[in-house]
Amino acid sequence: MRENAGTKSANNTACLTLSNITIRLGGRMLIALTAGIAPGEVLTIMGPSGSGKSSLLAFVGGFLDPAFDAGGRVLIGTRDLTEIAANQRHAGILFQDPLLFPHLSVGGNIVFAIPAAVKGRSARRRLAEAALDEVGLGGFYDRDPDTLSGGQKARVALQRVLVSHPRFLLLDEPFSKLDAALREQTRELVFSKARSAGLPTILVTHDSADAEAAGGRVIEIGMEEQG
Ligand SMILES: Nc1ncnc2c1ncn2[C@@H]1O[C@H](COP(=O)(O)OP(=O)(O)OP(=O)(O)O)[C@@H](O)[C@H]1O
Repeated sequence: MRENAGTKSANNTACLTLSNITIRLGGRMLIALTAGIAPGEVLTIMGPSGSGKSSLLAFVGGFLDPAFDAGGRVLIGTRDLTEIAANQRHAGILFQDPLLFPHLSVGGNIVFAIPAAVKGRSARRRLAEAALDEVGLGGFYDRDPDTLSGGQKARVALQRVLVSHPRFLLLDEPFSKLDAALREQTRELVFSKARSAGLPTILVTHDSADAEAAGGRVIEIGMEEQG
């Protein structure tokens, strides 16, 4: 396996700052949070179903549904992202489902995410092949994503995010569909990549083993605290 082939983000020394974030739904306060997340740090958010964890990630990523009433600021370094469109925030997002494009090959999924500044088909292909190789999927470039196992899909989704050179990661239960052994392996891979790329990361999970493996602070949000 090659090391950091095309997926190591440059200049990721910026903190992600969540300043006085509030998210209300129908007048009810779901989230009230201030936190700073250092490069390579994973902040874990836990809480019961419906407590607003995914809504928090959506606010940070810039895609919160307007049905919510949200306030506060999101900064990466000194850059205020709050009014910036989702596709300009450079967030790397992983969901429960890897959401690979079924009409593209495995390699095509990765090439899709490589910044346009990388010119030339063969250069883009080489980067994608290297990114696959890096996670033990050398030779999978032309495969149909539907033929991959859950763990393999999760690794493709991770590399697709990393080749885009995100400034921070938002992880919404990305391990929850994997069986125990695979879950452990995949989360170690994700956290080690986040650390080595210096990416501030927010993890939403129901699983305390995920939180422990993340090794950072854990914030519990709960419906009982809201009024
Ligand atoms: N687009 C929307 N419009 C209105 N209400 C919504 C919308 N999306 C989510 N909600 C509601 O907002 C609340 C918070 O939802 P959210 O998905 O953020 O919770 P969660 O903590 O991530 O839950 P889970 O752990 O089940 O994923 C829930 O009551 C949900 O029904």
